[in-house]
Amino acid sequence: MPTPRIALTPGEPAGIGPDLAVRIAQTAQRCELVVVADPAMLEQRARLLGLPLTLTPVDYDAEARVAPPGHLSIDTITCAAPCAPAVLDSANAPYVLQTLDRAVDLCRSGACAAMVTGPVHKAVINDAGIRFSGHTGYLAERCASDAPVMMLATDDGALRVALATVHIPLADVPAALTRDLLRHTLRVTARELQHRFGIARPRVLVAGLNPHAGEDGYLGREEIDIITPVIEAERASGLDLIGPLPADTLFTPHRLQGADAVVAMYHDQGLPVIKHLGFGRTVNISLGLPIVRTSVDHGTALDLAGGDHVDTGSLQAAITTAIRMTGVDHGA
Ligand SMILES: NC(=O)C1=CN([C@@H]2O[C@H](COP(=O)(O)OP(=O)(O)OC[C@H]3O[C@@H](n4cnc5c(N)ncnc54)[C@H](O)[C@@H]3O)[C@@H](O)[C@H]2O)C=CC1
Ligand SMILES: NCC(=O)COP(=O)(O)O
Repeated sequence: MPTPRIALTPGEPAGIGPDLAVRIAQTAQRCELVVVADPAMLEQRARLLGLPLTLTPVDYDAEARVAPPGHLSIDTITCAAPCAPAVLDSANAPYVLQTLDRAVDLCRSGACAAMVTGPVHKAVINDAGIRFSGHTGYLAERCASDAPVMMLATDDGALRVALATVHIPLADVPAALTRDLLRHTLRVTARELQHRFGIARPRVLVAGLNPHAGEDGYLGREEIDIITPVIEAERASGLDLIGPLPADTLFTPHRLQGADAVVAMYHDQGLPVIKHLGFGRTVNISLGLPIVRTSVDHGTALDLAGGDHVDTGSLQAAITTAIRMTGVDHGA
């Protein structure tokens, strides 16, 4: 396989994204990493960390090449305001989104094979007056794709969790959980596990929404009215689905045996489990986009920015997964 060129967006400049970029540059990669960011901001963070960093403008006309340690290719987008670790400034929100726009364009034009994103701070982007609930929805809009599916996966594939609903208030989940949404989530998850992960017939466990999967309707009706009918219909069309399963026992090793993924009904039903198992080596993957996008499993960790305790494990896993996905993609 030729060396892939991968766009890396460090995300919120006050967070640990710049630290991650500087630190990952110190280790050998199997791709050319093109950091889409402000070079002065990255150099400032490298100085603070006492790490070497040489940024070379990317040459998209040349073959992709692996950079030596301490080096990264750069595609320059400039911050609007000066930045310091842990000091959020909504003036830089447009900069953060511009880096994402650029990375999407690079992937769509074929200049990069995939994009890997560092963490953004959702609130500071909203503070700037820009409605933003996360990369997944934003990137889908940029790619004109509807209803992407967020899936987190440990780097060894031991657990994969896709979400039916994502960044909405918990109180809004039941109304958002429609038959159409669940059908779409199951189909996209199964299809992408086939095309992007090479799993011929993925087995997917589907969680219920209510305690004990509704206890025959005595603890909630979503299982009877929404989840079971969709599972039965999709099973009849060939998907390998098991559920609705009570979420409290779905994640036991016995249940997970032979399963390729879990579809959870909401963010905090699925993500605490996978983060408990593999925080720091888990990858966030956007399914249903025309481009490959992976991301870290953590947020901006303002408390650690510019310090010595930033773990690059999840970023490394996101890069490795992106490379693997670009090799496995048979045209999803
Ligand atoms: N991919 C993304 O863009 C994500 C963005 N976020 C955003 O990040 C912001 C902060 O979110 P929080 O809930 O506080 O989660 P967080 O992941 O930033 O922090 C949670 C805890 O994990 C630690 N931590 C996080 N990353 C670490 C790393 N690489 N190495 C060592 N320790 C690490 C932090 O110090 C903190 O104790 C929010 O605005 C949230 O929306 C959260 C998750 C993903
Ligand atoms: N909880 C996952 C998260 O916040 C990252 O979401 P996204 O930015 O990848 O959409």
